[in-house]
Amino acid sequence: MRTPLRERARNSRHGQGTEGAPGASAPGTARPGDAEGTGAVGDAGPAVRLDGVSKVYGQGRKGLHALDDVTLSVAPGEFVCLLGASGCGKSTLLSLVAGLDTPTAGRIGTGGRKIAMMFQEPALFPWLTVSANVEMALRVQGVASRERRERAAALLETVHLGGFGGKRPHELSGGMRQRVSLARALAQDADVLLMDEPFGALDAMTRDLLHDELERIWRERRLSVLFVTHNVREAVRLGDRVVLLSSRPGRVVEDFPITLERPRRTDSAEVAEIAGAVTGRLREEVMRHGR
Ligand SMILES: Nc1ncnc2c1ncn2[C@@H]1O[C@H](COP(=O)(O)OP(=O)(O)OP(=O)(O)O)[C@@H](O)[C@H]1O
Repeated sequence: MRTPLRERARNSRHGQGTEGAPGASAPGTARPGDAEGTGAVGDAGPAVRLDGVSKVYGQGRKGLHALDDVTLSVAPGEFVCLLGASGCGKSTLLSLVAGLDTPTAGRIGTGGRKIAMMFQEPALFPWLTVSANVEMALRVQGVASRERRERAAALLETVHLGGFGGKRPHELSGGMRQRVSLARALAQDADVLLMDEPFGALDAMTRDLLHDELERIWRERRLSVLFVTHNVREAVRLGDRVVLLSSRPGRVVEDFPITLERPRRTDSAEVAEIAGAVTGRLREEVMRHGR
């Protein structure tokens, strides 16, 4: 299964996601991992790099090995999807890259790039308006109030929520709330977007629309994206690459380049064919570990 997929990927026309570098990196955003990572702010290296990263929760015999010797990189402007069985360490990997936790071994570097994270739950403040939720991300950066309002309005336009700034989160649909969450992530002016099953709770139609939105924004802003999902078709629909992790402890077992022309359709025969091959490999991996 693997060789034909790779062959096919080489022969098909290139997507445009790997072209170009992201915008200027913001200064003053160095994270602990950067000290040992890719070097100067905004350097030409990978946007995200993990070298031999392992993570053990707890200590001694009771220690739980979540990740084992993971080496992975995301190029500037690249969209990488991460797939793997439940509990294989995908969220752990994102939280390490975000600097929310530290690896037990190995190195993580982002070249000082600014990072934003998005989760399955939009986690909006219910008592604040949509606009104020987005402005919150600007407030913590010290942006003055008038500029905050203007930038929040522009970001809401970007995610096609112009005119909804005065609503409260409970007045919005799930898809709209995730758009607000995306606007809030974009307000952080990040170069790297880490996304942990952001559309996992949405219906297929809404997810489809948000795929289109995300793809447009990713291209316009030249973001580097590391996107965790359980949905193989979603991964193939969005990714320049689909990286498959083994069952716990998570290791990289396969890295599928996806070079189908964009925009892609989740329900297209091409996406289905590649998703079938990826699913086969994922199934092998899950069966090998009996879960
Ligand atoms: N803070 C923590 N302390 C102890 N164990 C943890 C912690 N966070 C995660 N784990 C464990 O590490 C393993 C990997 O968890 P993680 O959430 O990273 O997996 P995942 O691949 O994202 O799972 P899923 O696909 O189900 O969301 C799991 O066994 C989990 O129980």
